[in-house]
Order: sequence, then C-alpha cells, then structure tokens
Amino acid sequence: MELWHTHRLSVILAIFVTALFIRTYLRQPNSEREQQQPQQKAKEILRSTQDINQQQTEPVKGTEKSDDEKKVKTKQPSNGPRRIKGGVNKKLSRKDSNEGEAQSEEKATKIQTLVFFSSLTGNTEKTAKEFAQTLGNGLGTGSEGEGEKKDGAFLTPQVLDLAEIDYDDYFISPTKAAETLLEQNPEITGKIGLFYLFLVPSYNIDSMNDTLLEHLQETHHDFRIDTAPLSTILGYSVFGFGDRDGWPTEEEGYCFQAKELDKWMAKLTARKRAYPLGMGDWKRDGKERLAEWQAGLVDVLNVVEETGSLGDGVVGSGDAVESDDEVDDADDGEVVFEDGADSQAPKSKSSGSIEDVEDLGKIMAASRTDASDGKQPKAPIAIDFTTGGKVRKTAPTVTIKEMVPKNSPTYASLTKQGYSIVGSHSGVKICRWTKSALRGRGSCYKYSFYGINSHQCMETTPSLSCSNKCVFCWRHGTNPVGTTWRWVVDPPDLIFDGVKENHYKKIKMMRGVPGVRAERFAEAMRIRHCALSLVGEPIFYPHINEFLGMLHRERISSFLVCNAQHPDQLAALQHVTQLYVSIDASNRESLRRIDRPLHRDFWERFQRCLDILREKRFRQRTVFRLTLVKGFNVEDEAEGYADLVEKGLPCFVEVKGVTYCGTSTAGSAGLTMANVPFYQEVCDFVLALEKALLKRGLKYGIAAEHAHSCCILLASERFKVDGKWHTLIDYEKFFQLLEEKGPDGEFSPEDYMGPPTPEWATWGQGGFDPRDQRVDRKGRPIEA
Ligand SMILES: Cc1cc2nc3c(=O)[nH]c(=O)nc-3n(C[C@H](O)[C@H](O)[C@H](O)COP(=O)(O)O)c2cc1C
Ligand code: SF4
Repeated sequence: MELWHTHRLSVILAIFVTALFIRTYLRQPNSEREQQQPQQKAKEILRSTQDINQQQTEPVKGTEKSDDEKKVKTKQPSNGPRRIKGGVNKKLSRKDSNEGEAQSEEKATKIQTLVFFSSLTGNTEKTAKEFAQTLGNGLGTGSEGEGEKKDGAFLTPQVLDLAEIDYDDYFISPTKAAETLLEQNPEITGKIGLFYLFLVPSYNIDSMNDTLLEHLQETHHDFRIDTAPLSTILGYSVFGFGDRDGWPTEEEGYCFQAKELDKWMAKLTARKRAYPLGMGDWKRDGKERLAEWQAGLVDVLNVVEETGSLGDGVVGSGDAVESDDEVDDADDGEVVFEDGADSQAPKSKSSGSIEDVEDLGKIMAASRTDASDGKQPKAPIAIDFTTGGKVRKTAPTVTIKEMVPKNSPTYASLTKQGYSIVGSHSGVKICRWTKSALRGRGSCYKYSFYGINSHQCMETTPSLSCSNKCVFCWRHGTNPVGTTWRWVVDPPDLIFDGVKENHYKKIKMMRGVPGVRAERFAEAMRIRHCALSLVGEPIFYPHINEFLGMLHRERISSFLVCNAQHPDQLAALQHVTQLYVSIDASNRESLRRIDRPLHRDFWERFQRCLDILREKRFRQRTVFRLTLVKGFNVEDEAEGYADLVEKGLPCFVEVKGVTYCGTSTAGSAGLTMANVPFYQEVCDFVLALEKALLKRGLKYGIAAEHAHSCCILLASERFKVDGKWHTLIDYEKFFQLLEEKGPDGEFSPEDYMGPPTPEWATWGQGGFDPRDQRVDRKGRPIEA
C-alpha cells in the first residue's frame, strides 16, 4: 500500500502515456482503412464491370472484326436474354479514340440519314424506298446508287427494315452503326452524324412495332445504360401511317404506335425531335402529308448541314416528358393578369430595381412632376400624337431616347417573359393559343367567331408603350407608359420584317415540342393573321397606317385593338380587317378605377372615340371589347354598357371574363382569383346586356360563344342573313376590296362578311373547334 502511495503518480502517468500511444498507433491503420474501403469497392465494381463488358460487349472500334461484322447488321431481333452493348455514349468519329472530349462537339463532316420502316402488308416498305430516293434527291445526294454529291455532306439515305436489324446496334449504341459506316466508306476522314427517320404504320395486333417499342422502353429504364443513349445522333423524326376508316381519331388509335415511338425516341435522344410527328391516312392524305413532312425535313437537314445542330430551340424545347404545364402566359393581350410572390407593385418597382426612365414608375413620376409642380418632364421631347400633332420624323435634338433600349431592365424583363423586342419599341410573342393549335388542342375564340387559325396568327405590337395602366393588364409594370410619344420612331419596314422574322423563329422553336402536328407546323410557316393587341397601344405608333399597308400587301389580316384614348389616331386610321375598342367600364368613375388612365381628359377622349366608331361603322368592322372583372365593372353595369353600345353602334360586342393565369402581379391593383367571373356569370351578364339592348330598340343578339375562353359574342343583326348569324370573315374578299378601292376606299363590313357561323360555335353549343382535342392543364383529354 505504501509502495502504491509512493509511486501511484508515476504509475498512472505511465499507464496514461501507454494508452495514448496505443490509441494513436491503432488509429492510423483505421483511418487508412476508412480511405481504402471505397477505393477497394470501386476497384471491385470496376473489375466486375470489365468482366461484364468482356463477356457482353461487342469489340469496340479499333479491335479486329470479321468482314461480315463490318457490314450494316441485318440480324433478326433476338428474343433471348438482353445483351448490353456499350453503356456509354461514344463519339461517332474516326479520330475519337485519339482525341479528347472536345471531339464530341465536332461538327459531323458527313450526315447519314437512316430511314427505318416497318410493314406488314407492304405499303410502308414501298413508300419508304420511294421516300428515301426523293429525300436523297432533295438533299443533293443524287439518285440511288450514284453515291453522295461530291461536295455535299449528305450520304445517300439508307433504308432499314425494323424487322431485320439488330436493335442494339441502332437503339443502344449508335456508335456501332456509325463505325460500320466509316469502315464501309474509308474515304471519309471526319465524323459521321446519324439522322434517324421512321416510317411506321400502326397495328393493334402484335407486330414488330411492339418489339421495337418494348426495346426502347426497356433501354430507357435499364439502369446499366445511359437513359438517353441516342443523344449522340443528330436528330430524329417519325411519320405514322394509319387508317381512318377503322381508327377515325387519335383517341381511337389512329397512328398510335407512331405517337408512342415519337415519345420514346424523345426520351432516348434527350429531346432531339428534329421535326414534328407527321401522320397520314394511307388511303387518303398519306402521300400528301408525307411530302409535306419531307419538305420540312429537308429544311431541317440543311440547317444541320450548315450549323452542325438542329437550330433554334430544338434541343430542350421538346420536352421528353409529355406534360402540358406550359405557363398560360398569353391570352390575346390585355385580358390576363398575373400574380406571384416575386411580383411588385409598379410603384415599388419604380422606386426599386427598375431605374430606366422608360419604366412605368419614372414615367409616372415624370408625368406627375409635370402636372403637380409645373417642371418639365425629364424625357427630352414630347411629341403629342394623341392630340393630332403631325409625326415628326426627325428629332430636333440628339437626346431622343429609345423606348426600350437593349440595356434597360424593361428590355430584360420583357425578353424574359418571352417577347422578342424588334427595333426599339415593338414586340412580338407567340400566344398560348398558337402553341395550342400547333398541338391540335384548340384555337382561340377567334377561330370559332371569325375563322382565324391560331397557328397562323402573329401577335404583335408596334408600340410597347401605352397611356393606361389597366388593373388587369398582364404586363403591368413592365411596359412603358406615357401620354405622348417621346421616343425614337423606327421605320415600319424594319418593324414588319423584324416581327415576322422573330415570329417564324419562335414557331420554328416549337418544332421539337411534343404533340406538334407536322401539318399545322407547315401551315404555321405562313402568317395569315396579325393580332395587334399584345401589350401597349398600337395606334400610338406614328406610322401605323404604313405598317397596316405592309400586312395587307402580304395578305395578312389585321385585328387592331385600341384603348379608346387616342381619338385623332382612331379617326385617321385606314382600313383594318377588324377594329376593336376596349370598353372597360360603363361610366367615368368605373373607367378611372379600372383603366387608371394617364390622360386627365380620359372620359372625353373615350366619348370621342365612341363617336368616331359610330361614324365609321359602315366602313370598318367595329367591335366593342368588354373585359369583365368581378367587383370592378360587372355589377349593375349592363344598362350603362347598353348606353355605350347605343352611342357607338358597333358591329359586334365581345364579352370576355378576365383570365387568370396562375401567377399574378395584380396584387397592387387589388385583383385576386375572386375577380375572375365564372362562365355562368359571364352568360348572365350577356343575357342582361342583350335585354338592355332590346329595351332600347337596338337590334343585337347573341351570335356565338367560346366557353373554353369564357367569351361570348353579341352581333348586330346586320350580320344575320336568313335567320343565320354570319360572324365569319371572308378574308380573300377583304384583300380584294382593299386592292380595288385602296386603304381609304368605300366598302363596308358586310362586303366581306363570310359564310354562316358554324353550328358548333353558336350560342349554347360551347364553341370548341371539333377538329381538336380539349385537354386539361396536365394534357389529359377532356370532353369538349
Ligand atoms: C390488323 C390491322 C390492324 C391495324 N391497326 C391499326 C391501328 O390500330 N391504327 C391505325 O391507325 N391503323 C391501323 N391499321 C391500318 C394500317 O396501319 C395501315 O393499313 C398501314 O398503311 C399498313 O401499312 P403496311 O402495309 O406497311 O403494313 C391496321 C391494319 C390492320 C390490317
Ligand atoms: S387572336 Fe391570335 S394572338 Fe390572339 S389569342 Fe388568338 S391566336 Fe393568339
């Protein structure tokens, strides 16, 4: 005990030091083991993968092959266990093995189109062979057997029977197919890009189509393979043959397998749909549709040859997931409002991030300054086109600014919202109905009422600026406002060429979007209508008549919407196909509250516009546009609106419920979803208005409806012939009259009245285009 007491300190110390040493010693190997374990695991995985590859993978390029293997494979698809060949995308070039990653970005020097087909009764086989030949001619590869054009990039199209090829070579590892081609064409030194085309009939009985579709599906879901193993090909497109006698609609199975194939190819190629899915009835329009599809493909292939890519928008625009969650971002201009957490009231924007003089806040500030303390507004020159002043083409000072300069927040905001800004004050954007019609999902109400194909309609404005700040304006706070034109004026031809170019560019970007119909896509490449109603005030633009002349010369109809604040411009306006005036309220106070006009004499301007419309009613096809906003301009206003109709005597009155588009900036104006009327409420209002009109002895009736967009049309009995409404327009006649009589010529709206309104569009029938399929927001079909 004594000994313990004497030495306990040194013993404890010794034990402690020993323990510390042992611990430190033991930790070292542990930490090493911790590091080594994953490496070890990775090595094991690698080893087992190599084993699998050795057992299952065909030799890759550079290893020996028999002559037979060098030929394009023509084996029967195997029914045995699935072999995995090549899980990683390889580059399709002779130099690939030596050069690094950058090589994959290399532009293909040669383009090989592969025309895959399936056929049970032989029609498609014959067609595919003919198709390949005419395609080759279109691409300049010469007739079959001649080989490719010397200086062109295209190789003679190859026709491949889906019943004979090895799917793994083409649908898991396209590298193999490209390598085989390189071996067959030793003179090619660069890279061969593959372009897949499919001609497939549909069969509701078991056929090789099912084998192919299953193979594609399995490949996509196989965890050992890249989900998009075909992303190295240049692009693909599918054309389906079907029979409308047995399968009249797509819902009933018309061309269903072509649609399926198109969908799986989108997934496997990571959305490289180069051209929309085409469909044709082999007994009826098959040949015609195929020729259209081919013409579109030749255009795309030429872009590929030139640029090495599919061009604007394609990769990424074709969402492989069939969804329909496109933002309802446009609905014919001025009737949609937005809301959202990131939204700001215009006032807060003006004092916050947006610092451009053209922005709402500062313009407002400038005009307020002008009004309240008598100082000059900051903008340099105020040319008041709204009071009949002559257009000043040249600026008296060099300080005149652009309305929407490229470096301004307004420009950034508008382009972010999908606008293309043309010049410095014009904009173009494709509306959601144009997209919807391209996909066969319905046109806007203007198709039902006036025969306008939405996919051939361009929505544009030559003036992004406006003199109102309507509470429901869907671009509230982003477009510039002002009572006078203070900006540089772009020439009309610059705007005309620019808006067309950008519209077509945007249409082309829809090429890869799922569901886009080849037929409609081809039609959309010819603009037939122009809705001058996007945002802003079109007649604010000093050269609006010249601009209209350009549209009409190209036989593009014009639907112009103005805000009833520019009477002199309205009076000076030449013929348009249809002339709208927004009637947003029935009395002064209500109009002030809802339109929030910048002009102090807004009510007088509004009244003058009605007088002008009345005078013009036998020269222009005039329309009152009423946008109903619950809590603002609906309740007890039917009588007031009837008075306005009595004053202006428009040809038509369009009544539309304000549209809610999911996200809204209208918080500042106090708008919520509760301000959106139900369709039944719109119907009730229209019935009340009709009654009020009859009470005044005015001959109007409810002519048509489009329940889908909450819109109803009242028409003057001038457009009722033999008991039938004739709200449609004879566009050809309109252009003919214009050519004969000139833009100020004497002709009336009745002179270009079209055939009767279709039965399905009349009051009580709903008005949905029977050619199309209605879908809900998730793209699921619903009853019309
Ligand atoms: C048994 C049978 C089933 C068919 N099923 C469909 C179908 O579900 N949907 C469709 O659109 N066409 C269908 N068709 C029509 C074929 O797709 C059409 O006749 C096609 O042009 C045949 O092409 P092929 O001669 O190349 O085999 C069917 C035809 C047959 C004979
Ligand atoms: S009129 Fe034209 S721009 Fe307007 S919603 Fe219809 S399709 Fe779109």
